Amino acid sequence: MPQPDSPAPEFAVPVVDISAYVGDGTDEERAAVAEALDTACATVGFVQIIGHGIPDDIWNGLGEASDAFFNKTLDEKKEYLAPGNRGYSPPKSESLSLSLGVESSSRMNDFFEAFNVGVEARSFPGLGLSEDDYGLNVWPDIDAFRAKVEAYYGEASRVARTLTGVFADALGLEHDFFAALTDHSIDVLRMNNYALPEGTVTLDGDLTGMGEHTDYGLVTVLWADQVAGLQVLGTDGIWHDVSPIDGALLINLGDLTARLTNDRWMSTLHRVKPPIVDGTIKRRRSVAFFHDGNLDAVIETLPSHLDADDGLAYEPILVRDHIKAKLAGSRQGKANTAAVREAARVLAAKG
Ligand SMILES: O=C(O)CCC(=O)C(=O)O
Ligand SMILES: [Fe+2]
Repeated sequence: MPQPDSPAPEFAVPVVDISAYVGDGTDEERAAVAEALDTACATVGFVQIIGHGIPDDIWNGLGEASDAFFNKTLDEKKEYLAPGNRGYSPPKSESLSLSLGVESSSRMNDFFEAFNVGVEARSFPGLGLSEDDYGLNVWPDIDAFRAKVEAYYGEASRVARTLTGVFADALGLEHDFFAALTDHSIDVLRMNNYALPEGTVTLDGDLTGMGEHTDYGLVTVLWADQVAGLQVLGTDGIWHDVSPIDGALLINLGDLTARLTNDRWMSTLHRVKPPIVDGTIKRRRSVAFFHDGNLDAVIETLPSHLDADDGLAYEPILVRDHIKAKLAGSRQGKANTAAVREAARVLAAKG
């Protein structure tokens, strides 16, 4: 008799409560958090974080700031174009899949628009940092926008640093292992808006909110609407829809953490493909806080994670060189030929 197909294992993004680290948890409680995070990082690479301690008014204020900016006209938003990874990035100015060296079939750029703020060189007098790398922020002339975004930025930065402390514990490192790699981390907060102006766009099957990519740095803290669109590539080679539970932040690991752990922890591929209903999409917002490390830090595989024969899967790399190769792909249309492992995963994915 034919056996019924065994059901595919359910794909789920694990939920981890980090309140033991945010507050004063016991050693035992913290060890349980580190263990849960280790499992999630090794099996999915995306985690839903609750117990992060971000106050509701700051959480909601971010959404209000995003709405106030993106509701402006395109011409008004274009007043905030700025060099480097700062200010307004209009729709179709980036193609994320080229950061992996994969060309999208339509060669159409991603339709998300974004507003970026980040760490400025002038915040670190004496380090000789360049404004090419740590650019100056621009702030829209919107009541309380800056205060709301800065308040959330501070919280996201705190959560990212709490998480690297948990990572260090989970990886058997000194608790402050990441401090030396991140004291002038090139952190960026990117507010994303996925919307199509009515009637002005010809929809085709390849329209992409944000092309498939892995994030570049150590860890990304993602505030996201529950509106459909985000998809994560599972180890089953299938793109899965992901939406956070109420109040949860999504976090995902970037390439540098995968390199540290020789890929035991996953820098998971993801993309944004909002469903097209009645010829348009439901507007969706997300805000990614990228914690990428100091530009002059060297990331090398941890001794505890070398292959049995001490073979290096990855050569040590300067954060600067890694980010440069990735940005050349997404911003200048130059395929990143170094991302061999990630590109192979994209091409093998179904759908
Ligand atoms: O919009 C999302 O949910 C994902 C955004 C993202 O992947 C990114 O900004 O890198
Ligand atoms: Fe991303």
